[in-house]
Amino acid sequence: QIELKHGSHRIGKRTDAVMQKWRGYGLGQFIHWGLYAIPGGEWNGKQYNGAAEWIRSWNGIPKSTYDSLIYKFNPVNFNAEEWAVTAKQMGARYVTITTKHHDGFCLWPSKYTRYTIANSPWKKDIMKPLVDAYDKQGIDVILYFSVMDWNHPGWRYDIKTKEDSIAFEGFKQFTRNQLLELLTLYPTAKGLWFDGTWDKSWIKQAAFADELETEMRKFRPGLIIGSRFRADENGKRHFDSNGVLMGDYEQGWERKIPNKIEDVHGNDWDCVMTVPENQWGYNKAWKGHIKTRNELLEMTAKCVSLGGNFVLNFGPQGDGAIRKEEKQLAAQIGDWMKTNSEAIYNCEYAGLEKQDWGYFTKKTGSDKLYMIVFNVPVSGALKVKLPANTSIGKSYLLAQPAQLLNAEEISGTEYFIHLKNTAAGNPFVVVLEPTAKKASGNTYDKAKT
Ligand SMILES: C[C@@H]1N[C@@H](c2nc3ccccc3[nH]2)[C@H](O)[C@@H]1O
Repeated sequence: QIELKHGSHRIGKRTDAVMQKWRGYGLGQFIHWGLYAIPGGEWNGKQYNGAAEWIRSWNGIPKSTYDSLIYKFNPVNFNAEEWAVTAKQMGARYVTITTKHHDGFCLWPSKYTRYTIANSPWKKDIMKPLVDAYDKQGIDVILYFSVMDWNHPGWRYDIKTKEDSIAFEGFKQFTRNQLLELLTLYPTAKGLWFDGTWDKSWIKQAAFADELETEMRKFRPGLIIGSRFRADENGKRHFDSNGVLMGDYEQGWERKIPNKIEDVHGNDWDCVMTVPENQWGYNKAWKGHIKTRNELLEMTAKCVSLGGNFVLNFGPQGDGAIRKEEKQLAAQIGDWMKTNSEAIYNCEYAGLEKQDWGYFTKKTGSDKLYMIVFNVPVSGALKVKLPANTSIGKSYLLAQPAQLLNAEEISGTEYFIHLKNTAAGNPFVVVLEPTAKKASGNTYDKAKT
């Protein structure tokens, strides 16, 4: 055990109601929107190969030219209500929205910099209508904030000289001011999703960041902050020098999903995922492998089956409209969620052995189990291994609860659920209502192996 002043301040999951609600969200929406949506991954007819929201870092564009995009930001088709309704139809229970990405452009009229929406042709606050529209749909809002800010003169990748440290002191105050400003302007926001915290300059600010996190939590009791915000005094991020998670949930699952329960170390976590391979901001070229509805449903089921939330990214266009491909996906996912969200919302890791046909989830606070089936075996029989002294009381398709399924007991704890017929190509949910097993069977036989 290493003595730490700025490591984790809590062991184990938060148990308060705000975090319990977060834990049960299951499915969320990420929104990446800002000046980068105007070029959309392309400049002077040439495609930028990186992620569209990183185009400023491309040597294909002079930085000042990119920064002048502020004078072009006039999203005439922006409609906060439409975005929130799209998320509602998808079945998202929370949304994480970029207030400021790495380029430093603020979607709110910050008092602490001129590089904000107030000095664009649009002029008006973007965050307020968004927060209000999502609140109205009953979708909780998390504010994404990039600490790294390429526009601010005080930003440094590392602190090497006296000048660096003087400049970065100013940058730290600026960052604190903006964060308290966001919490003041948007009091219904449930949390902050920090990004751009991997550079040495910020990693060296363990004490400052720890104090700032404490100050924000005091300013907004219940505030949810992930593991990506700060490093401990030894530069350890996400997990401190004793291997204890920093913050309220693990934020390391960016475009990747844990494979087994051991990978999440008993913590809360969310996975944030792009529809294309690696594009968060709008990219004109809808290129490479575009994840299908079934792929995204399987990712959602896998995350919930391992105790996490799945957060799917949308990159609205520069004019403020959501692209048709993303609207279609939201509708297709929502269509499935309409029938099956009971297996996703307020569910958790079931603690059962993973089977090839798909994923188990368990309703929090109940024994009810869900089998989210993606791969029906040729036998049509779905294997289930239950804990000892448990048997299957009832099993049925969530979509047809009146039609009981035949659960054949193979051995003391193993069953086959025999499917009648299932529409191929569509993931579906089998509900298991377990009951306590009457004590039977002689233990002597079992000892004979
Ligand atoms: C949630 C995602 N995090 C940002 C990001 N920048 C990275 C630089 C290097 C490696 C991973 C990165 N993720 C992406 O631009 C997006 O905002």
